[in-house]
Amino acid sequence: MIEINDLAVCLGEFRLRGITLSIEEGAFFALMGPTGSGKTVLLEAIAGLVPIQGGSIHLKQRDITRLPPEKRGIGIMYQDYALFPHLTVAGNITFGLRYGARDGHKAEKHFSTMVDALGIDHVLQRYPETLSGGELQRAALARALIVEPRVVLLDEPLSALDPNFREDIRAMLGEIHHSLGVTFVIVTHDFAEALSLASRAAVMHDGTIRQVGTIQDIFRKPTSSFVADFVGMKNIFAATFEQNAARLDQFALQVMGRPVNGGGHIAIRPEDITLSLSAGTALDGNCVPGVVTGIVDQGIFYEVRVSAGDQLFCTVVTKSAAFDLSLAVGMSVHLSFPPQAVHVF
Ligand SMILES: Nc1ncnc2c1ncn2[C@@H]1O[C@H](COP(=O)(O)OP(=O)(O)OP(=O)(O)O)[C@@H](O)[C@H]1O
Repeated sequence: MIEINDLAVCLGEFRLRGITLSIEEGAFFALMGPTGSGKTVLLEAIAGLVPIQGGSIHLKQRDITRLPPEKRGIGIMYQDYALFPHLTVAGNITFGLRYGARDGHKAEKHFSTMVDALGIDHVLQRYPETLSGGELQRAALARALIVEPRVVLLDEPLSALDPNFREDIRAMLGEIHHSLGVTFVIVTHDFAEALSLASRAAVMHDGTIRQVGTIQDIFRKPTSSFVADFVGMKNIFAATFEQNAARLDQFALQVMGRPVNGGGHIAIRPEDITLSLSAGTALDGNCVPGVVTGIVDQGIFYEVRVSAGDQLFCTVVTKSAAFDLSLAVGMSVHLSFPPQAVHVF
């Protein structure tokens, strides 16, 4: 229902370009990417808050590319909530109703339903500076929802919250999305947040979209070394491909597929690699000999670096397994992983 076609935005030195994206009605869609990649600028372009140089945005088949923000039927909630300090919470929430004609009785009813649903009845007459992080967040969400938008844009809505509280508010966001059936587009840095809330996502880099797909595909099947790196696939190596094998400098690995774009990289998640002392007997998998070059304490597990040929692999080992193996730097080990664990692009 949101169709973005070849969108271009130019802000100072920054260029958002070639953005083509389709977001289904009622979806919970995540925009991810490193800092400065253009996630907020894209949200602002959808909301009509930045000038658009080229391309188009359609909402439910209506061309909204040049419409002013208040005519788009879109609510936006910022990272810092951007509530007006001189207005009470009630004043902030109803601020958006000044624009556009609305049935007064219907608007009042909607206001009470939303205030009840978000549990902010007790703070309506207070000013933003007196609110807790969670209350501010809910007040900002109420303000985005008061105009009964068809789309709600959320720019890192949970980042300012205390981590202990974040999960509750995250669950609440999921429930609100479910009960309203409105399309939510969320900008997030947090993979756990994206995985628990959204079903589809786009990964942005340097003003462009690098991959769009289901959250699972983005995490399990990145299509470029950039996205693989971004989603935490640490073992990314250049390779050449021959039949069902990827050849690295000194060994060949069995893989399930071939790169669609003729590319030349593989990636393996550290947690998909089993570290052992002997080569084992697995006939249908990969087994690479190497030497431990580093053991880094990561709290509940160790990150273990293993040099194999010219490559440096990274794997994870539980503390009890490391103890059982008497793992130490300089030790000879074997790394095993199935062909399905080798992602090619
Ligand atoms: N009004 C503006 N004028 C000039 N440059 C801008 C403007 N707004 C944003 N930018 C630049 O555009 C780039 C993208 O910014 P944006 O806020 O979209 O990044 P982001 O992906 O949301 O990053 P973060 O995750 O840090 O919030 C940045 O380099 C930023 O400095």
